[in-house]
Order: sequence, then structure tokens, then C-alpha cells
Amino acid sequence: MKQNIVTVTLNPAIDQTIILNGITLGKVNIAQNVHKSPGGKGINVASCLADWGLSANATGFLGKANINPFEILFQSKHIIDSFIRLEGETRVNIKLSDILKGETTDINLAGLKMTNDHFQELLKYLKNIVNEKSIVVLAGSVPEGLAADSYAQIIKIIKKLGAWVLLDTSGKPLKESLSVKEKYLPNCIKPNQHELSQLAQKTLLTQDDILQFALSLQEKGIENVVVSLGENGSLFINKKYAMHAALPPIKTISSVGAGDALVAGLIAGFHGNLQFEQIAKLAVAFSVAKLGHIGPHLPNINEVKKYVEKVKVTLLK
Ligand SMILES: Nc1ncnc2c1ncn2[C@@H]1O[C@H](COP(=O)(O)OP(=O)(O)O)[C@@H](O)[C@H]1O
Ligand SMILES: O=P(O)(O)OC[C@H]1O[C@](O)(COP(=O)(O)O)[C@@H](O)[C@@H]1O
Repeated sequence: MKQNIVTVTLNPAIDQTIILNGITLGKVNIAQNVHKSPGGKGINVASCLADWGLSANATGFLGKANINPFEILFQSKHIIDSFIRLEGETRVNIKLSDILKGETTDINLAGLKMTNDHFQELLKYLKNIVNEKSIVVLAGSVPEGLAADSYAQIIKIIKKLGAWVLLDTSGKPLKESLSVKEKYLPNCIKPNQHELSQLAQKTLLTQDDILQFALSLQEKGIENVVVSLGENGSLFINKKYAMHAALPPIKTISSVGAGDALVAGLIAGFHGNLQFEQIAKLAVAFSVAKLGHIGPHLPNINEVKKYVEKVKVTLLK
């Protein structure tokens, strides 16, 4: 039984969400409001898990100069803070939330530059704490200075230690992590439609295009392939099942972190040894419940459970 949950965020961010009543590019736009919240994929996962009552050990790299909001989040949600502190500032990512259209535009910056010494320090830490009872989430972009196969390197080490690994990344780091021997593949991946198309090197337009490519990845040896499709829900694929799960859209306050909330729901489900269909329902419920909040937060557990009951699942295999 897997027990301890570790999340790794190589490139965290403070998300600055600017609320606008419509955006016109090339013109002056007046903001309605602005919110700043500590984020980055693995941190968002740990934060949603905390709201569900599961404690995670969060690690990766943070800049010392603007660390306060992260430390406040970790303390308030009892997240174990194992971040390696670096000189300088963690990046600030801009999220333009157009409440008129219900659309969010993300402007993600590069972040702190890393060195191989930083990476080795992280590997050393992971070797110390990861074991056969660990569930490890590796999530987000790879910062400047680290090799594109950084996740592949981490996965090889922690799978040798017996960990179960979920990888949520895109582009070259995703490709590199899947171009390895079967025993070093992640146990689960969660690309969105765009990221899956990048991996496929062609635009996957229809649900069937997406399903066929996701099935081919599962057949290659990735036990669980989850594809998030925004307002169209998600596909969940393992050896036995392929299913589509979704909830009708709710009033979206911010879609930033919906993918991370989906990952948190997957982890909560796998950690609880739930049946695959229940895992899918929990993941979708987490992601939709998050839409009502700015930042990586879920409503209370009972409200999330109400969403779970409403998730519609369709078997595709
Ligand atoms: N407008 C929406 N209506 C209903 N569900 C949504 C909506 N936007 C996101 N979701 C849920 O959040 C999940 C993750 O969203 P998505 O945008 O695909 O992730 P990512 O942020 O990783 O691109 C979706 O699979 C879906 O369950
Ligand atoms: O690590 P990346 O890929 O640059 O993404 C970082 C951004 O993604 C987020 O984790 C949100 O991700 P999702 O909307 O995909 O769940 C933000 O908090 C952060 O600004």
C-alpha cells in the first residue's frame, strides 16, 4: 500500500491573476481586480490534496527573495516544506482572466536558472525520502539550465526505489520521459489535448483521434493515461478500461490549476486504492470544484463529494 505522497515542482510560480471585464489587445485595459497566489504544478497538487485531508511532502526549488506566500501556504495547509532555497526570485506568471468571455490567458515566464549542482541536491534528497511506499508527482516545466531529460533521470532513480510515479509535463521533457525502457516509464501521465498533440506530432482533433493515440501510449507500457479536455472533461485509460468522465461547466472564477486539481484527484484516488471508475470521478470532481476558486483550493470535502456523485462516466472500451 502506497503511503507517503511527494510532489516535485522544479519551476514554481507566483500566479498573478488579473480580472478583466473583457480584453482588447493593443488597447488600454482597466483591471477589475488582481490576486496573487503561490502556484506551480506540484505545489497546486499538494494544496488540493491538503484540502482533501492528505498531507504531501512538497519539494523542488524556490527563490528566497519572494518566498513568503509559499511558506504561508505550506504552514496554513500543513504541507511538508522540503523546497531547496535558491538566491533570487521565483517567477511571477501572469493570468488574464476575462470574466466577460469566461476565458483565461496564461503568460508563463522562464523562471530561475538552475545548475547541475541544484539538480544533484534534489536527486540526493529524493533518494533519501523515496521508497516503495511512495507516490511521487513530477509536475510542470523544466527550468532553464536543466536538461530536457531531467524528469527521465528522476523517474529512473525513483522507480528503482519502488515508487509509483505520475508525470505531468509537456514538450521535450515529456517526450524524453517516454523514450525509455518500459520499466522506467511513469505509471501515469496527464497531458491535455494540446500537449498530447505535441507528443503525437499531429493535431488530435476528435475524441477518437485522442483516444487512439492515448491507447497506443497505454499499450506501450504507461499503465494509466489521463487526457484532460478542458470543458469537455477527461479521458481515463488503463489496461482494462477506457472511459470518458465529465461534469457540466460551473461558473468559472479561474481555470488556472484545474489540471493540477485533476492530478490531485487522481492521486487521492490511487492513494485510497479506489476502483478506476471512482478514481476518474474523484479527479473530475476535484478539477471542477477548483474552478470556483482563484488559486489551488478546493471547497470542503462534502461539497467535493457532491460533485463526485454527479460525474457522468461513459465507457469507451
Ligand atoms: N469549463 C469547464 N467546464 C467543466 N470542466 C472543466 C472546465 N474547465 C476545466 N474543466 C475540468 O478540469 C480538467 C482540467 O482542465 P484542462 O484545462 O484540460 O487542464 P490543463 O489546465 O492541464 O490544461 C478537465 O479535464 C475538466 O475535468
Ligand atoms: O510549469 P509550467 O508548465 O510552466 O506551468 C506553471 C503554471 O501552471 C500552473 O501550475 C497551472 O497549471 P494548470 O492550469 O495546467 O493546472 C500555474 O500555477 C503555473 O503558473
